[in-house]
Amino acid sequence: MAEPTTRIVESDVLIIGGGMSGCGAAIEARYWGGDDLRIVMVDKAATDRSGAVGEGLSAINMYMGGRHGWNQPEDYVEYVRNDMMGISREDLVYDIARHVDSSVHMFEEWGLPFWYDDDGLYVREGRWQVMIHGEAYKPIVSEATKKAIGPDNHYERVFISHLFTDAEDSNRIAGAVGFGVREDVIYVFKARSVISAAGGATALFRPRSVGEGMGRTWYSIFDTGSVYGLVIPVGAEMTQMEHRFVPARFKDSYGPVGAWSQLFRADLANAAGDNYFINRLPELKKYDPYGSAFPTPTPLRNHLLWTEIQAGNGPIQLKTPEAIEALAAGDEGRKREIIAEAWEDFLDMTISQAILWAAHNIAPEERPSEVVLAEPYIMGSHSGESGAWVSGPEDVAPDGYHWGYNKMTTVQGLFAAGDGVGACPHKFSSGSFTEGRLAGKSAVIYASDNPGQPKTDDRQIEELKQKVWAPMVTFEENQYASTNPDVNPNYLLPRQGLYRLQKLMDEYVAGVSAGFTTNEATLLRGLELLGMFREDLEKLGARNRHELLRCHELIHRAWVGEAHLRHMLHRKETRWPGFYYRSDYPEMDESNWKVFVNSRYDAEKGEWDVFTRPCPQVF
Ligand SMILES: Cc1cc2nc3c(=O)[nH]c(=O)nc-3n(C[C@H](O)[C@H](O)[C@H](O)COP(=O)(O)OP(=O)(O)OC[C@H]3O[C@@H](n4cnc5c(N)ncnc54)[C@H](O)[C@@H]3O)c2cc1C
Repeated sequence: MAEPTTRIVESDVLIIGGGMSGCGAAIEARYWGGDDLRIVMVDKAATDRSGAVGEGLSAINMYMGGRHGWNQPEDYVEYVRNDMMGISREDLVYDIARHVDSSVHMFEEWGLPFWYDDDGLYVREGRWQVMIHGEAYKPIVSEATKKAIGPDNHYERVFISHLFTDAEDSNRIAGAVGFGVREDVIYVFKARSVISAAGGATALFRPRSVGEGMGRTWYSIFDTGSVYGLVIPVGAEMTQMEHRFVPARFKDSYGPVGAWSQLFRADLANAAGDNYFINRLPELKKYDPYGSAFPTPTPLRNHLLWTEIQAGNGPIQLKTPEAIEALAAGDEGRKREIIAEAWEDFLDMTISQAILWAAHNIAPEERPSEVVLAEPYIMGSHSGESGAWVSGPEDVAPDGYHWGYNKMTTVQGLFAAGDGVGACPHKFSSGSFTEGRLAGKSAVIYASDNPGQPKTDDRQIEELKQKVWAPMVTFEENQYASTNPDVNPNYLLPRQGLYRLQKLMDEYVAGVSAGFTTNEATLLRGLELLGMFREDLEKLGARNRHELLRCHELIHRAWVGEAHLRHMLHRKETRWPGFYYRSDYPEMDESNWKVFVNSRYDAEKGEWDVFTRPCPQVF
């Protein structure tokens, strides 16, 4: 085993994650910080193709169209409030909505190709979405970011595993530790302010795609829970970690259904060809005011789909041939265009869907496609709202929800953006980039207001460095205790650990095989098993740096899993049927539980505190 060398990097603002929010943060921080501050951005992969936009997208999902009078930011707040069934930080949502259009116009300036109609306006997929030819969306955003911060401040293929705090103030951030995934180097990044922008959590639950389909997933494979696994251990308050997103997607390839349902207006039907959604709509009355609202909130749409499958009326299929016929209205040229657009939707965004269509002999104009509920994902930028509890903007934050710097967590100098910010969902790519910009500006202000470098504790950093490399050492020391390195009494390989965590989350924490259902006794048993699992994580072994990366991703996922479970245990209601059901509290309880569930981990005591905070309506 090679001994790693240590590289120390001094910075003023450190951005962890070079995805949409990280790029937004870097560009804005550089703009406001100028040459006076050193802005450093670190990604565990290659920024050009990393993160949830790495494989491209076919639409920008958050755009107000303010210059055309299409929507106002307040309209967006109302939309998000309804989709989250009452619970969102309206100040945070509004803050992004009032700035997001400028980000979208920046993408256009940088060369992102949009779809235009005959009047030269963006083609709208739905009320908030505009269509793009987005295969190269991420390289375009990445190029602008790299230009802004310069090559010396851009670290790729460096995985950040831990944050560290000021030697004299454990509630002030001081930097981060990580390692090179392609070189034997441990990095120590010292910083006055840090922005956590490392994406949501994929593959926490046993996926539907197992065996030959292993690795196929809806949300980004780059997003392995770091955005939570980094900030929880240093004591950042978290919010809505019980929330999750269960996407209804094309079966087995996770192809998104947005363009099909909104642009092409395709309907879902059960095995008999009936529109179960319309037939079952009256069942949603009991979730009023959300059940009768338009559009129907995402979890309630899922709930109807799930109920229909449970009733034995599946498979549920998206009627693509009928949608194409209706749109083409007998015009063969238009029909060919629509078919090309349908393929492009996936070739721009989820190539595996196009491959699956080809492999299954599906021409969307001839055969419908099956839709199912995928496994849960923990995230804060799409239709999920898990993340850190951050300060709101001074002018609109409710009393007590602004503490000095917009987007700062409860740890001084530690900011969050994108999937990392809780209770502020439906940001998508453009909103995440915008939230990153807002966090970048605030982090610069914080760094300027606090010019002295935080004090670092060499012993703390030494301990972290040992933790980073520990799986390599464990393997090195124990590898000859068995003849087959896959089976060893003294260590656990990361893949084995991942299977164990996914099984636990699936069975005890309302995954697919548990019918998205759990109760207190099941969660408590899950917590017990998770405690044992976390003890065993001390024995992770890595045969090489790639497995070392997988080990630390797994450790971050375990933090996310525990936070998710503890929050679910705390919320005694079923607020989002279709995302998960508490069989012991099967109803939505608007009078007691229209509140945020928050938590804080105390590292010194090794204890969690889970509590609620009020959820005021601001607009
Ligand atoms: C299939 C799919 C379809 C989508 N469809 C749309 C759509 O049509 N329209 C739309 O607007 N949005 C869409 N989105 C959502 C959008 O992509 C996300 O909301 C957005 O990218 C989130 O931004 P983020 O910065 O939080 O995370 P990401 O953009 O995912 O970035 C996270 C970054 O952090 C890095 N990272 C992770 N861990 C570490 C670590 N420990 N150390 C260093 N770096 C780390 C990753 O490599 C990655 O670059 C879609 C997403 C997916 C996956």
